[in-house]
Amino acid sequence: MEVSTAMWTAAVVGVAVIYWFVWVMGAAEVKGKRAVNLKMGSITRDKVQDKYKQYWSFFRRPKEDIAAASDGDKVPVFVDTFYNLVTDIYEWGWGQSFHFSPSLPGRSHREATRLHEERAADLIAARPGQRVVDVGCGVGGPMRAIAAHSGAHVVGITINEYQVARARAHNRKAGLHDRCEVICGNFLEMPFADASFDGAYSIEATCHAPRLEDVYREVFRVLKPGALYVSYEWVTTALYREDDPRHVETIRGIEAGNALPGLRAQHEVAAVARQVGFEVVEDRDLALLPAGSWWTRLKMGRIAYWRNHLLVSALTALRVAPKGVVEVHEMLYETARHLSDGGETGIFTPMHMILCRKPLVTPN
Ligand SMILES: C=C(CC[C@@H](C)[C@H]1CC[C@H]2C3=CC[C@H]4[C@H](C)[C@@H](O)CC[C@]4(C)[C@H]3CC[C@]12C)C(C)C
Ligand SMILES: C[S@@+](CC[C@H](N)C(=O)[O-])C[C@H]1O[C@@H](n2cnc3c(N)ncnc32)[C@H](O)[C@@H]1O
Repeated sequence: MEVSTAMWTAAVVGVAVIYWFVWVMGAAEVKGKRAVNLKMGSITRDKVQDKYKQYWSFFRRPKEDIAAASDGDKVPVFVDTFYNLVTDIYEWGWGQSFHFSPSLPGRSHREATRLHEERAADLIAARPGQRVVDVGCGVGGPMRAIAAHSGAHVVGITINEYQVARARAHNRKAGLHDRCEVICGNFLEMPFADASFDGAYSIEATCHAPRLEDVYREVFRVLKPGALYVSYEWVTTALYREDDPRHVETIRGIEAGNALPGLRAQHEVAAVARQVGFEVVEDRDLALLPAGSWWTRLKMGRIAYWRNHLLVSALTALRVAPKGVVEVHEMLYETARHLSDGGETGIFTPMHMILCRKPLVTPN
């Protein structure tokens, strides 16, 4: 073969490989978000690295420091920063539903995710004509699945403005914008009238609240008497030992990489629900056997993580992605390791389910 032919062949193969790497493999779970489109929410390009550093120095501290009265109030601000930094990476690498679900033999991740969401709708008996609130709605994956499955009107609330824009765009694209509304706000002080919803759910979101009672009290307030609320909670299980340094390292790693002001223990959840006035209808860990493990999806992705790491590094070097994305991606890689350790050892679950009812008559 002539030298020029060999060079042309190499060039064509090179371009094809890059195309496959960036455009085909670069769009992970769901069409629509590709590595070349990674933005960092509403943070301007030049501020990404600084914002990441501020985030990290806030959340890498022990939970006692974060929970201290003054810093507890700052949590929603840093949670907002966190979602500016991670929302596009989550969509690119995980999809439009920012939560885990038990794996189901013979079913795809996408189906398992949808069934876990529909289960929440069924638990609160959501139906057409009802108005349901999604507390901490992300970019609305669960909201769309629940509106489509139940026929209910869903109003989502998220602290992050960028997620509001993404969720609204997805709702429109899915043709569900007449039944899915999204509002930017703090779920610790919801901009909704008392007794204005027929049902409520939160999927892996209330773990961001410095005090669980504050968000449960708000949900209680906005629900009509007799209405149901279901929440999938991130908690440590009875297997967690505070005197085991490996357990502590895993839980601290989960907290720091997921903007959590401190994980609660499983047994605390029902007590908090009762404290704010709910009747607890059901309280159990959906991750327990015979459920398929939720963390296998994280572990199976090792090669994909490497590919993604190379991709974000290359895009940063080419200045397509802003400086700081590589650090954010590394933080997520680390947190994925801690999350799968937490799942495998059984010391952590992201799906402790609590189903509550607001009593028909609230005692004074
Ligand atoms: C409920 C929360 C988020 C849960 C999950 C949706 C996310 C937790 C960890 C995330 C990820 C970790 C590794 C990333 C990987 C390095 C990257 O290449 C592609 C995206 C990841 C897989 C990313 C996806 C979302 C998570 C699984 C918390 C915040 C309360
Ligand atoms: C892990 S995401 C889960 C999103 C969604 N439930 C899902 O499963 O796709 C957590 C969500 O909670 C929201 N959140 C966290 N703290 C909040 C607060 N104080 N007020 C409103 N939303 C908040 C985040 O903005 C994010 O949308």
